Amino acid sequence: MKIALLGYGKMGKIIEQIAIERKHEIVLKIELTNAADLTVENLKKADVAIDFSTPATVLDNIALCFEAKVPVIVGTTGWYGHLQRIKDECENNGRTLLYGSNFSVGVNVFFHVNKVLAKLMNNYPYYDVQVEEIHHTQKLDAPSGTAITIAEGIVDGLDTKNEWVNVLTAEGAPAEVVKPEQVLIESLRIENVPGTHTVVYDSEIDSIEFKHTAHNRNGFALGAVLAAEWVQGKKGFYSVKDMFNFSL
Ligand SMILES: NC(=O)C1=CN([C@@H]2O[C@H](COP(=O)(O)OP(=O)(O)OC[C@H]3O[C@@H](n4cnc5c(N)ncnc54)[C@H](OP(=O)(O)O)[C@@H]3O)[C@@H](O)[C@H]2O)C=CC1
Ligand SMILES: O=C(O)C1=N[C@H](C(=O)O)C[C@H](O)C1
Repeated sequence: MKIALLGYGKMGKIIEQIAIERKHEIVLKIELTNAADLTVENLKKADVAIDFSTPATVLDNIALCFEAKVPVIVGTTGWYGHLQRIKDECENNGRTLLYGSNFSVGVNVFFHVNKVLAKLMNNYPYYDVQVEEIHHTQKLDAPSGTAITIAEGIVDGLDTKNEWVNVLTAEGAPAEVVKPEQVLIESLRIENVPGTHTVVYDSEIDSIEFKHTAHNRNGFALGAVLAAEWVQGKKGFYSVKDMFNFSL
């Protein structure tokens, strides 16, 4: 496959390595300094685009991919308020987009089990739940896209919760007071952390902690390349969940 990389930062560079190992060819690499090369004409040279750029640039990049009629895999987070519009555009105009807040297998297993756990915990209302996420200090968005997906899974499954709220906090800060119907997402920024997510169910008696720790970015990058392979020949709007089959 010929791949256009939209965003050539921490993720873009690892995706390039994995794509080459899997015998793909990188035909376009876009970062801030050569953003003028991101044209419909150049995009048409690719079979697929993979966007790991910034919350500020991702929507323009998606629009260009749609104009070039190139399927696009979107790993960039921090734009999910626009999801419905992008989904409609995709479906109304026959475009192809697959997005995911997290492309790693481990986190997608975590998403699935998190939903099952939330449903189970309806039987034990004396536990309250909270989500914690830790990322490196260069991260532009808070909460992480992954934490949003986790919190949405809890809101879907747990009858007592109907929305999430976010607090970007310093290590050791006092716990925030939230409304009983809200899921608190606590965001911490610590140097060099690739991504750690924990769901905590807490009661007076005990705590249950469910945690995913990324040791590096390789799982995210491999998942994005697998998504680019998976989407070939498909049309429409997909999430990374469509790529995995977790039925037992
Ligand atoms: N879904 C998932 O599994 C994962 C998602 N992410 C998300 O991916 C995104 C990128 O993460 P990361 O690689 O760590 O971030 P980086 O800051 O390392 O990289 C972002 C890149 O985007 C480039 N850029 C700036 N403007 C444009 C533009 N107009 N078009 C294309 N690229 C542009 C930057 O260029 P320059 O360096 O010149 O400024 C940089 O190369 C984030 O939103 C992050 O949350 C991250 C990991 C996993
Ligand atoms: O910015 C990052 O680094 C990451 N972003 C994604 C997110 O916002 O969830 C995925 C991963 O946790 C790393």
